[in-house]
Amino acid sequence: MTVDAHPIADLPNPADYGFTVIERQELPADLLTLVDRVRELVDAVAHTEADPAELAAASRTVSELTERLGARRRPVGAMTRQDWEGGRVDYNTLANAVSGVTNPVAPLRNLRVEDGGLRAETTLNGAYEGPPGLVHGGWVAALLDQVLGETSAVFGRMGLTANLTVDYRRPTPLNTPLTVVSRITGVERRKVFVSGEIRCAGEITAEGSAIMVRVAIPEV
Ligand SMILES: CCCCCCCCCC(=O)SCCNC(=O)CCNC(=O)[C@H](O)C(C)(C)COP(=O)(O)OP(=O)(O)OC[C@H]1O[C@@H](n2cnc3c(N)ncnc32)[C@H](O)[C@@H]1OP(=O)(O)O
Repeated sequence: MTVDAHPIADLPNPADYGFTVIERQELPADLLTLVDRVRELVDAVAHTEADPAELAAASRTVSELTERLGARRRPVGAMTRQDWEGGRVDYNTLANAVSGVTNPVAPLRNLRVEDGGLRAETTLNGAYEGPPGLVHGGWVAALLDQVLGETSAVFGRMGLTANLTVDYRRPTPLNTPLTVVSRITGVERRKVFVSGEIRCAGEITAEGSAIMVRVAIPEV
């Protein structure tokens, strides 16, 4: 198998195509802290038994916050550069639903290069519930889709998911540490074949494989 890992000099910078690119160090630490607090808030709201007066007060507070924070918005599609071990570089949207650093619902935070692929640990709270106490299957697929896509981007070339297959081997529990890993298994013309799995306490709960098709960056 040959993976044509691209040298940094060849990597297109989305800024050259009209995308907003924000350096990680420009993101205020307070924003990243707020992201964590809001993720906890979503879980708290999903499960609260607070009385109606408290709920009404919370709604007013949240509405006020939404107005304040929404007054200055980044454009949809804003990206940030990711620097990976070994000098590899790629770009991801800040608000990516699964791994965007500023998106409170994004549960994949600490992807890193390991054993020739990517690896991350995560724990999904009650906001990701499907069956009682278990992670929703759509979120299981989303975790795999993202890690497979990022693996293609980091080791092959950025592409879109053309095909994703998920085998759900065991229930994936909420509020329990999970490990997500992935690797490239082949490259054929524009197609990058990737596979990965989610493990809980060492056991595979879901396996995924995907074909990512490399695409040119469209100008915006
Ligand atoms: C750095 C940031 C990290 C980014 C990570 C992103 C992770 C998130 C991943 C996503 O969520 S992506 C969003 C979901 N996916 C999409 O919206 C893709 C929608 N589909 C398309 O845009 C097009 O169908 C696609 C770009 C995938 C392919 O269209 P093209 O017209 O460019 O390709 P073409 O039809 O010429 O096929 C190119 C090759 O791919 C193959 N192919 C295309 N669709 C396929 C398919 N569905 N299954 C298997 N193979 C497929 C096709 O057979 C061919 O193989 P060969 O080279 O062997 O001839």
